[in-house]
Amino acid sequence: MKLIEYPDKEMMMMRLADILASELEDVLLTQDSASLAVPGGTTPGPVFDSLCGAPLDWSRVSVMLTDERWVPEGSGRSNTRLLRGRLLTGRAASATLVPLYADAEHPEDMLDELNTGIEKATPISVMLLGMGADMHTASIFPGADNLEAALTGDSNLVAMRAPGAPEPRITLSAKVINAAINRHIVIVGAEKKEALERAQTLPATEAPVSAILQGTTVHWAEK
Ligand SMILES: O=C1O[C@H](COP(=O)(O)O)[C@@H](O)[C@H](O)[C@H]1O
Repeated sequence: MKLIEYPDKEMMMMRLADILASELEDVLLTQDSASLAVPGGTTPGPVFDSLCGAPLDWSRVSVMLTDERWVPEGSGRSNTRLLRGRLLTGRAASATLVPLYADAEHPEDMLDELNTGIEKATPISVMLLGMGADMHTASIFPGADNLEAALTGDSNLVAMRAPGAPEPRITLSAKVINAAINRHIVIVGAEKKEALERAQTLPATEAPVSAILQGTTVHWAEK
């Protein structure tokens, strides 16, 4: 793992957007298409605001979430809503969204259908992940019902229910995350930096993020 510390959050978000854009550009120089996976939650919005203006051939880019809360897009908790509003706009509006949500009661009902999109986009060219202070990444939570399957199983997508998550989730597995060609985590604040340090001393069952740290660049700013 490589840690890059930034003097402030604003600078980090802009620099990170440049790094992701340049990695996508490199892939598009040699391949017909590229794929980008991004987190939801409260942290990545400012990265999206910069990245959506990058001068790339976005029509050749597939964009997906690392994980989704099983709520309709009308919900303020929908990561897809964030993605559409702040990343799939401007120049990036011509990118193709690979969905991680479909209208069904349970994520398990749609796993096979949603997996067809993921399969076409893997290995993912560029992946940005978030991390919670509880050391979850994507929606791979400590104490989750399908934690073992997400950490060590062969599926691309796993449905999850966890004590720390108010609704069911769907998440990319550690297998898909670790296969990504370029991998980054973005975190803000002292609490998350301490959690990251702690995660490196714990097994993945207690600190799921530790399963995907090898080869990952972590971008951190205190505030
Ligand atoms: O619920 C989620 O949490 C993590 C971390 O979110 P943050 O609000 O602490 O930045 C996020 O990476 C994940 O995509 C999201 O579904």
